[in-house]
Amino acid sequence: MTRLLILGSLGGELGHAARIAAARGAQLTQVEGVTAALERLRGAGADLILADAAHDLPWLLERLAEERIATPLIACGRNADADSVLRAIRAGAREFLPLPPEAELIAAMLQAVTAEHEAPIGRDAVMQALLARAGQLARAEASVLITGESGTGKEVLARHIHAASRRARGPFVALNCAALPEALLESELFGHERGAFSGAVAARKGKFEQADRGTLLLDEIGEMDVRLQSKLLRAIQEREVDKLGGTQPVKVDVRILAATNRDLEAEVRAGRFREDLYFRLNVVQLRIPPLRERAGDILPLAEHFAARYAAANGLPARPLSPAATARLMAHPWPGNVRELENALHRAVLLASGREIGAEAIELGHAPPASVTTGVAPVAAPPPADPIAALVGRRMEEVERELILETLGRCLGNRTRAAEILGISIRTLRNKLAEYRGQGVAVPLAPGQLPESWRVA
Ligand SMILES: Nc1ncnc2c1ncn2[C@@H]1O[C@H](COP(=O)(O)OP(=O)(O)OP(=O)(O)O)[C@@H](O)[C@H]1O
Repeated sequence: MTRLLILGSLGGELGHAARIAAARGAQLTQVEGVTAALERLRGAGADLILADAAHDLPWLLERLAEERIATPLIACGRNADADSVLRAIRAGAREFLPLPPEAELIAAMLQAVTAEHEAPIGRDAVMQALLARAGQLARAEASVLITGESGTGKEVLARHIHAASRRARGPFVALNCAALPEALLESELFGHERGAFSGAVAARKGKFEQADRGTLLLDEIGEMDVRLQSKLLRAIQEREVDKLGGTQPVKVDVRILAATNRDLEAEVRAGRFREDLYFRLNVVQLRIPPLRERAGDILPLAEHFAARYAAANGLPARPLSPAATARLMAHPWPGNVRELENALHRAVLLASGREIGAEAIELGHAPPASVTTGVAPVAAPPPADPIAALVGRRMEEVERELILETLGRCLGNRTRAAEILGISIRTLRNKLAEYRGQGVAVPLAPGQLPESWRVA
């Protein structure tokens, strides 16, 4: 269940947005000021913030960055608030939601944040068997270890297990253990009291406490330092956590799911992973096969992503041409579903005819930096060098792709895309006009076409 934090009311219009979100299954909390919002985020946490742009959002966003609270914030307001919206976006708000809200926009937002109502797609027999097994396991309380190469859908499967479990009404909280250095990871997991270390400006709940009565996914568990592994084992066994700088252990009721793309057994043998923790986590193991071992999933996934990115960019839904289909089927997909998703996202933006043709399917790109974890997976092949992959291509073509990709990721927001690209908005507009002239689909600006909304 998505935990939505609403900041402010905007004369009831945010309340309307909240009701739409609640009808879609989100769990709501409303606060009146930025300080209260910060307190809430330090405590129970949230998955998404919808905030009235009239509040001091830059202040809040600055605190969140300082305290590494990664909850995305969406500024809401009437179009007339252009100045405060721009300020908020510059300060780090993800996007601007024009009010009064549209039900589809809210749905798209919630989905982009959590992908929660989306059951994993799996038509191949291997995947069907895996999903059936996951469904069975979901109702038990046992820990599940999900293994598979990078991008195979480990997090998607974990959410699916949570959604089908008795804890479905409780929170689903995910933590990437590879993303933080050890000391920070410890406070992220177990929380800290004010002043526990320099920079601990206020007390904060850890992910364990945030996931109370729900599910905690420990992603990339194989990257966790051995010392922290002991603390984790204790927390799991005793069902309580010791906050940094705290005096009393705190009771927690959490189901643990762990995911890794490493061979954990080999890590145990090499002395890098505690055997007792491995047995605790690995009560049941679900291995997601790489995409190349479940060819029956390639087309259903491709069609799903083509439809999703067309809708998100306000473009017509187009079928894949037979040649495009053949190209997709022939590719080995070293980056798995994530690579396929990126390829289809690009294809939707580049395709110009009535179908998505083979020429729009560009393969062999490294995944965009924002979706990699920065840690080289052991089981997966090394990622392609992004610069080397460009050699042999025309400058003009690479530039076009970069511009369209950036614009797509900014939900069609020209100002923001131009800022990121380091070009003037006039240059960007001229380029887009040029591309349109070449028959290339260009994402529309969100203000003009609200259905082009998407949270990147
Ligand atoms: N079966 C599926 N159905 C729909 N979408 C999927 C499926 N599997 C993966 N995806 C999509 O592919 C992308 C990668 O999935 P996910 O993040 O779950 O992979 P992962 O194995 O956890 O990757 P990593 O090891 O890099 O963390 C996501 O955008 C996800 O929505």
